[in-house]
Amino acid sequence: MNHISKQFGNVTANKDVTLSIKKGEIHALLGENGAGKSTLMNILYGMYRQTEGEIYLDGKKLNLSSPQNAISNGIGMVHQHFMLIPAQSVIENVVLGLKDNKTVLDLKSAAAKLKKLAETFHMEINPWEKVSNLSIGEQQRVEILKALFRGARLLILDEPTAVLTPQEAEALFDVLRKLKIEGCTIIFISHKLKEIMAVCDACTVLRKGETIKTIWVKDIVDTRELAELMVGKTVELTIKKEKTEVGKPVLILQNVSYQNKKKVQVLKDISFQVHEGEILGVCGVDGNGQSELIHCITGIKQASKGIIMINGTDTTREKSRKIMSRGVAHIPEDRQKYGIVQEMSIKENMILMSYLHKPLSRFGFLQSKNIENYTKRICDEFEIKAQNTDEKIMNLSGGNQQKVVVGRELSRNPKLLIAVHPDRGLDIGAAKYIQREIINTKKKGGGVLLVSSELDELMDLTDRIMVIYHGQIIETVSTEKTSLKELGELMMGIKNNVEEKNA
Ligand SMILES: Nc1ncnc2c1ncn2[C@@H]1O[C@H](COP(=O)(O)OP(=O)(O)OP(=O)(O)O)[C@@H](O)[C@H]1O
Repeated sequence: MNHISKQFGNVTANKDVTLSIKKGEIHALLGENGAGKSTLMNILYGMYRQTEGEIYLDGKKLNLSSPQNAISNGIGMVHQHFMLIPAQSVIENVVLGLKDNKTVLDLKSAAAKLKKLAETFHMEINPWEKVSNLSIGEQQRVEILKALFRGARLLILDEPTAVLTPQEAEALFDVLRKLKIEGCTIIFISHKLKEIMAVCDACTVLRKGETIKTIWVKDIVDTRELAELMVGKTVELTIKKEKTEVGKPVLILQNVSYQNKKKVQVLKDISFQVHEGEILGVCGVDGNGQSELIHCITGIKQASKGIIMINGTDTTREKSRKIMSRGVAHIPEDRQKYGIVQEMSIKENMILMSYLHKPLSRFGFLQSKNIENYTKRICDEFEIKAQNTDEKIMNLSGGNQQKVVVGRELSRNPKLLIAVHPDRGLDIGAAKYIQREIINTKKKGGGVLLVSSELDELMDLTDRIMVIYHGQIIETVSTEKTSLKELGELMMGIKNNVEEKNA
């Protein structure tokens, strides 16, 4: 990509960017939130047209007018925000728009082909499952398979591991290495510096829309060097965990079970407490009931059995808004679905939970000046990069959208914070900032329930860690006394012989 520039109105997303990638290379794109990585890749995928510059693939100049055009040139892309149709099955989504679709679709043989492809890359997927029934991790897998199914030779992955468990991420890296051996080229956007070091050959760093440097990964000394290249200054990567006084319980679950629409018992007899001044972690392989557990606590779903108490009140049958008004903040797993309203402005999104309260509203009238000041303060504090507070949230980069959700929720000084993958999609500087803010919530006397697939993060932040496996809490360990190895074994159901007990 030669001298690429892209303007969105007054915003310069890319400025004279040059990116050169060799065939068979796994090449990382790194940069702070809003640095212009997704825009550059959307240009390469034909979704946006560059304002200036040229693109060459195998020496041939490309004039990309649409994603179809890019796909026919062997370019595939997996986006941060999935592009799947929820009401359709996996296989319907995969074949959608393919040129060789006959009048009558031969879904059966396409499904068999997909299954084989999935097995080759160790990805478990049921081609006939409806996409709306899939977890985020599974939807991500469908997206990757969809691109591979279309014969992508140059595969662009926009933060592919943000939604994967560490085990799934490892499996994905094996896939990428296999693809590389077969001559595929991969562009890999990631904020996870360790991953870049583990899987990529080279790394191009973008800052404020411009190329800063391309380096060979083997020449990088450590992750700190990468972080500093990205931000342009020293980044504080250490987190200080502080001991706090543990108070009364803010969240109590007693024998909570949940049965889904298909009558599957997804949560079984769950009991635990989160106290003031404590961070309780939840770890487990994705799809073991974490989402349903959080949905039951936050009122998105209703528990089939058991009692949920928040700050001494029985909230088992309460609706989300009521629960949130009880001093509960929620950073959801799926911000697109439960965190933001895409069509609304930053300002409107920022006050979604508090527009009825003083000083944002008085005598039933919104106080626009106060709302503006409130939003600006949070944007400054969380370094949300936007033109102004009236900008539609859908125009922000993924990481900046996440910062809006996190900033909004943490600014409500919650008594109970429920945080699910809070730093997903955030650059390392922002992630560390938010981790410190979560510790601050506990220091101020709040209780935190933290769901994360990053074991390092759980070890850094929590006081205790609860392991969920097949919808049950199989063990709760003190963070001080556990190890990554023990957690890994518990997550897989190896320790405690959970499999045998269940049998
Ligand atoms: N459709 C759009 N309209 C207006 N501005 C946009 C649009 N898409 C992106 N931008 C702006 O362009 C800049 C670069 O955004 P981009 O999504 O490329 O960043 P990024 O490096 O991928 O960030 P992240 O790590 O948070 O995903 C941001 O300031 C963003 O607000």
